[in-house]
Amino acid sequence: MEPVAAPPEPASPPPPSTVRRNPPRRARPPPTPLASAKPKPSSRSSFLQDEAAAASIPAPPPSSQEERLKVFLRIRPVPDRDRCKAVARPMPGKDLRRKPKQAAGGDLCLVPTGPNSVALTVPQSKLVDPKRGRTEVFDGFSAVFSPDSTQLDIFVQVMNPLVDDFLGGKSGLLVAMGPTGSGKTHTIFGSPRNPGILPLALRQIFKAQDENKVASPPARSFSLSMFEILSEGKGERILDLLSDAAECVLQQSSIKGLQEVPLSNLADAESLASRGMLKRSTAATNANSNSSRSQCIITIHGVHKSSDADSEHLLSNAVLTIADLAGAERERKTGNQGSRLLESNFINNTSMVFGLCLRSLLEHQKNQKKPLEKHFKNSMLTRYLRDYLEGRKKMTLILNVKPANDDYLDTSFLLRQASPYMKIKYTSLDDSSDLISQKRSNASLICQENKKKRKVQKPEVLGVERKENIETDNIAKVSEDDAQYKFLNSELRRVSRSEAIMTNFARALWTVLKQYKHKLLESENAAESMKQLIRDQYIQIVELKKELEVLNSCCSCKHIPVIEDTSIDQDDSVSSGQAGQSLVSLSNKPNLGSYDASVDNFHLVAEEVLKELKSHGAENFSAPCSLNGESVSCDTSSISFIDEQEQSFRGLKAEKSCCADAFGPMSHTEEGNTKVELHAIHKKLDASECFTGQTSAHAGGVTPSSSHSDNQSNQSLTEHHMLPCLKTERVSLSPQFTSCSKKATIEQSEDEIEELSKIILEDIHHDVNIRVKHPDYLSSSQQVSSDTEDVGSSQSSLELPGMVASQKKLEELDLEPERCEPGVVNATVECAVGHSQAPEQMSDCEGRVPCLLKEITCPAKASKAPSKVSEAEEAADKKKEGFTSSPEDTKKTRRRLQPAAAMLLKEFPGADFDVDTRREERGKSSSSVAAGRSDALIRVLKARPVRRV
Ligand SMILES: Nc1ncnc2c1ncn2[C@@H]1O[C@H](COP(=O)(O)OP(=O)(O)OP(=O)(O)O)[C@@H](O)[C@H]1O
Repeated sequence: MEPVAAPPEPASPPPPSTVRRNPPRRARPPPTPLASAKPKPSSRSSFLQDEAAAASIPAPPPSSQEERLKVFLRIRPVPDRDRCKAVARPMPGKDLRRKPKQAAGGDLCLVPTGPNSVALTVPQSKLVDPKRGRTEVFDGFSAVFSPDSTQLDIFVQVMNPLVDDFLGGKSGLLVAMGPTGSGKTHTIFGSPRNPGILPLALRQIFKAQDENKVASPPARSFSLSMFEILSEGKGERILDLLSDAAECVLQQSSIKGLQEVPLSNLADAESLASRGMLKRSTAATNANSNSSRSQCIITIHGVHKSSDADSEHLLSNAVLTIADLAGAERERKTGNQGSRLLESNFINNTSMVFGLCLRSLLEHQKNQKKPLEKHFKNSMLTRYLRDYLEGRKKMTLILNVKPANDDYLDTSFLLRQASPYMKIKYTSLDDSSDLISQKRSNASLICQENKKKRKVQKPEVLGVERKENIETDNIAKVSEDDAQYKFLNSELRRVSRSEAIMTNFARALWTVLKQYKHKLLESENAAESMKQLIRDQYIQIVELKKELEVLNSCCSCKHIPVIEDTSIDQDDSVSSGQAGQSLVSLSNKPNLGSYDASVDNFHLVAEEVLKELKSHGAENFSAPCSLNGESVSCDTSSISFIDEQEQSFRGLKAEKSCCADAFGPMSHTEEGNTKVELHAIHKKLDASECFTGQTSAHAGGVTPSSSHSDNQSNQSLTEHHMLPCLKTERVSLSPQFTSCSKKATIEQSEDEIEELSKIILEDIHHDVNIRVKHPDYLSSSQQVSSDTEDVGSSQSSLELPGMVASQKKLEELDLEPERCEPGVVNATVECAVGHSQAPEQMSDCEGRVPCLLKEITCPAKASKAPSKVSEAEEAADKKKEGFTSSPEDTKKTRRRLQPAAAMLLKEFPGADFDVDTRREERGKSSSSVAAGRSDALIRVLKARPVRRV
């Protein structure tokens, strides 16, 4: 096709040079005439031939195999008044005689350049850049109808193919598009003088039907329906134009309530169409005095009355649809206000949605990956025409445009919008699309019926007639709401499921945390209890360490008893306590494992003794003594008495150790007594196993003192028994014993211990007897002791065993050895005898030296003892003078000792008598009290069970 150029008019000036923004489009081949494309009944062909000949239009070109969307362009002729206006406005410098033509041609922005193309020229008034091209050619239309085209020309080329398809059983759609006042309604309906496409189609249909009647019985019938879709600002409505029913309901692609008027003849059909057109909503605007305010749709249903059921079925679904769309309006041009403006919005929106649907179809056909957008949902028109807009049915477009410059924008917009639609192809036309559409429509009807039951109705407000329309609108809304409701429901279920999962997870986690917390608390409690246990154990360990340190200190103290024990005059309690502790420590030495038991038993004994002592008053126990940590009362008066005696002896014989020698046997005797008493105590304690062995060992320690050495016996006694008072007295009187006692052995058998104990007791009894029989025993003893004064105190002490032998000799010779403490021995024995107790029970007299000293202070025996001693001494001296032929030194000794012994004997009773009478009373009371305490102690020892470790 050649480029479109300005109409060659020699008289007119050359057209302005235009720059073509778009390349020239090749015109499509001329359309195949409808008659040649599809063989139709002869009646139809004759009708077209007649009409074509009458209209002098060429026959439509045959359709190609690749069918495309047909787009026709009809250019409306410029109205005469506009032409007059153009003539009335003379252009400066222009020839007025040419003005009409020039005005007509110059005021036109759109001119056909060919059968299928048009040239759109930008008006001078709207040209921004004069240098740029202002003419735009649109090619590819199915046909371009010039303003001079008639209605028949339009029908032949546009509508006749659709009618042929319809009569052949295929549905078709013709849509007239264009701005307001472009001649759409004129093209569709026409006028009585100049009928449009619809009347011509009816004529064609009825003409064919008439021809069929002649040839054969009528095999098909037709029905006509008309409705409009309009909007009054509250939504779209469907109005049936062929009946009095106000509104219809759009159900998918079908309209419920739409009356289909059967077409019996052409006259009735044309009359019906005319009435329907008259009922269409129209209004006057500045652009069109009779402007359509709604989308008008005319449907012609053809029913094939054939005996063949299949054929009837197919024909029954063939629909020929003609849509007269309301033209797009510009507010500035139409000047619409109020309801008109709302109608304009509705019209423009519907036109836009329609165009979007076709655009989407085109894009989808260009690129299958792009989804076919469902813009059809946005308006009733597009919903109704869904099958056409999705390419399943054939559709034809006829664009009505106004060529005037004032309509340039509307024309330009329409051409730019609709020209691409020519590329839409119909490659997959489905003949069964009607069946599918029908099924979908039926399903939709059922669905809508169900939804109606749930819809809220307002019969009080709305009338019965309007209620159905409202329900129809609500059905569409409900369907959309249902989809949204389903989506929200699914989302809600998903969220609820997620929430339930998270809740369960949180609960499980919480439970686990609680369990861990509980375990942690238990662990903390266990750790705390373990700490407490460790703390207690640590305390016990510390206590044990302290006791061990005490024991160690006591063990170390036993080697220095001289220093400590000599302090008896200063602090008797300390020395006694230390001695007691030493006793405990030494008693535990052989077997440290039995330490606790022995200590406990000893403590028990000490406690009982303490109680007994306290219960009998403290007057006799003025000085407290410490015994293994326990305070025990000791008769310090007796100790002080001994001290006084010792001092008096030392004062009289300070230069000699006779005092020590004299007191050594005395202390030995006292220790012997004490041993007996302690032995009795330990026998009482023998109830305890652990203490028995030790006690026996202690007793064993005494035995060698008699059998081997007095020093050893003293050491054994003092170190193993460690009776405080006895020890202190031994130390104070003869400290040499301690130095010699280190060599003593402590391991003795029990048998030996018993034997030695018996020997000791026999010695005591024997001494007593000798004492009674030989009053001069003391002097002889002093003499024996004085024989060894030169050797030293230690040697004199070592000679003590010899004293026993000398005593025995004296017994054989009916003589008594000299003893320093006849009164003590005598008193002690008498104390034991006086109480009618065994020697073991003599310990009941406190078993301590004070007790012995108390016995010494016994007035009756004390007064008797000195006289007996002096007499025995004198008798012994006499016998010795006459009997012994001892050397001179012996005499010297005797001479030296005799005054001392005499003085001692003199001093002893004197001292004894000098003692305050209270001491005598104390001695009596203490002996009686001691007897009582002894009984109590025995009872306690018997009653109390022995604790074992
Ligand atoms: N081809 C034509 N020949 C003669 N007159 C025409 C032609 N087309 C339109 N007209 C006239 O133009 C006027 C407007 O036409 P019409 O109403 O058909 O426009 P329209 O596109 O339908 O407008 P609207 O969209 O507003 O309904 C009418 O009076 C009509 O007679």
